[in-house]
Amino acid sequence: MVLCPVIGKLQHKRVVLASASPRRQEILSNAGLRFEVVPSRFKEKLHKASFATPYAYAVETAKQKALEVAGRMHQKDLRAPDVVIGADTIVAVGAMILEKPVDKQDAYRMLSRLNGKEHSVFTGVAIVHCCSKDGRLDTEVSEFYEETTVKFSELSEELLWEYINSGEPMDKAGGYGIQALGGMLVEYVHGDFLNVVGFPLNHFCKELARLYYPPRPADLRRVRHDSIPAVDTFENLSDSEAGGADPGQSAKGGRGGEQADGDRSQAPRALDAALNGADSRPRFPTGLLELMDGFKASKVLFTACKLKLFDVLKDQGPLQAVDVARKLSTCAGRTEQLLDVCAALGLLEKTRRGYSNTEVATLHLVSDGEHSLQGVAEYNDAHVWGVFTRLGLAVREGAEQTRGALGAMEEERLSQSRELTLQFMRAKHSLSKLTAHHVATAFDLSRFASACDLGGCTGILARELAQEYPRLQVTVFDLPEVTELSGGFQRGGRQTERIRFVPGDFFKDSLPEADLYVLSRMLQDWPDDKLHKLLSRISSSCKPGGGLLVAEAAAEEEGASQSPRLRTLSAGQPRSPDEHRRLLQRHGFQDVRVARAGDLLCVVLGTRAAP
Ligand SMILES: Cc1cn([C@H]2C[C@H](O)[C@@H](COP(=O)(O)OP(=O)(O)OP(=O)(O)O)O2)c(=O)[nH]c1=O
Repeated sequence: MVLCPVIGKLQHKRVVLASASPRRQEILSNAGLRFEVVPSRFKEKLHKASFATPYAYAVETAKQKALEVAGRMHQKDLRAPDVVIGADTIVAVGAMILEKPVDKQDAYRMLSRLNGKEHSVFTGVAIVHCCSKDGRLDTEVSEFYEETTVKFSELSEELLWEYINSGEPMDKAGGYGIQALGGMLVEYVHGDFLNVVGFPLNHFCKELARLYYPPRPADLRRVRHDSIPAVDTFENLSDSEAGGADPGQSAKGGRGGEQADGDRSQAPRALDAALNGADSRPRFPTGLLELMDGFKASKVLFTACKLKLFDVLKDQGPLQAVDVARKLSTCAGRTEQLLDVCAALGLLEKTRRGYSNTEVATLHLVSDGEHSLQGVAEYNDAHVWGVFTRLGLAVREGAEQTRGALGAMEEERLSQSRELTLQFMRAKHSLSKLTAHHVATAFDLSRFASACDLGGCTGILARELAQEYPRLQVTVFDLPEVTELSGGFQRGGRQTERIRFVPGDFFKDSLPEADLYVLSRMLQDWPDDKLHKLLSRISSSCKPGGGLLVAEAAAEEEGASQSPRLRTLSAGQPRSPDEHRRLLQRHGFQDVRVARAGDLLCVVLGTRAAP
């Protein structure tokens, strides 16, 4: 998203909005900013006459609001937030400043002044960067303002009073709310609409860009445009432009709106590049760096799952970090860090009331949830992590071990402990739950009386098939150590009567008889020799007219939204529909049809031709 790099700069910081204004909260959270709300207790009583301009008053009030919150939070927690944002909106008619009306008469006086005329709405904004040094609060303030011109129509007394009696004017500067009923009073607006509503989002983003991506000296020499970057150029800005600059440093001395305007002559690289044509420097490799750091995010997720963090928050959240630490018997400081990273990864929500699960965590990371993926996290942490740490060795020493995680998992589990087999089964069980219905319903399979799910593990797909096709008898064929443990995953229910588990190895033992053979997420994990061996065994067991149903990861060119990370779990590249068709045809299946199943899978059905 275009704004992400700028708003994202605040993602790993503790950001506080020092405002009770619901409009400001909405504007900022709609922009994707994560923040806590701590309304300021600063009384808006600065001496207006001592300010040269109305906007200087708004900027100073915004600054005092933010500093009050930073100071109070620092005193209370002995730790200030990283960034505090304060804002103040005023209406100005000439030199006269109108704030929120104190009563209806006051609202009437204000609205009468605005009636039929143009006025200015100023919002002053202060971004305060905080840090604690030797127990003392250190702040660096960056401030700016935005002006919007609004013109009211000629309004009758009756209409004014009707509006005042609606109650809307009371908590709004100038006594009106342009975003609601007050919009009917307005003839035109010049400038940023959101500025009138209480927060100049566009200018805020530009200010963040200025703070976090200051122009490099080389850029300053190439300056040729009197502007700061438009919002849509943020996409091209990157950390490389930050040049290691500390946002605080660039904010030092508290740049005022006018001072910030002065900086506008320093066009940053993105704009400069756009103006001057091609830039010889390479784009900043954000994706690559994310890839390099990806393992950290995975490990955070695994650790949170292992600690049962999401379970605790599900039952007792929202909770403050100290309470989470107490419940998990963990170190409070480190727990808070873990919670903050989880919040930054979108797994948790952080508010004043504490941390709570986001929707995705509630759905997939709570251990007893219907769609829980805890099993996958657990298995990846306990096993796949280890497999991948040996990847270098595997690549150097043998092709077999480089078949990708699932292949390696499959292989290793054969020789591993019962606990590992259980972990593997839990992982496969939860993944199959997500896809089983799609696989079972991708084609009408009602012509088959019996089916055999090869490597069917806990029988999730078998269950779905039995549920979907009331006549179908289903066999789950899997290794003895798997079928032995599969009982623990059964939920009972009528369709289980039509499901049986048969132990065996599909590479060695004869396959159970069936009209339809099913291979779900199997083929991609095997090297070619084993894949063809398996398909040829199925082909020999399948009667003419019988079927083979294959479900595999979908290939990207079919428009799959599958993430590269998921694909790397498999050995090979996903096959295209044509490749699937050829593969099944090669093993004696005809009328091969291909369908998409959900976001992840492609399902293929072939009919065994007469030999
Ligand atoms: C002109 C105008 C103002 N307003 C609002 C924005 C602000 O919330 C309010 C101006 O008062 P402010 O003092 O800027 O803000 P506030 O009191 O709501 O919150 P806090 O002091 O805690 O930050 O008026 C509208 O919602 N619509 C409008 O059209």
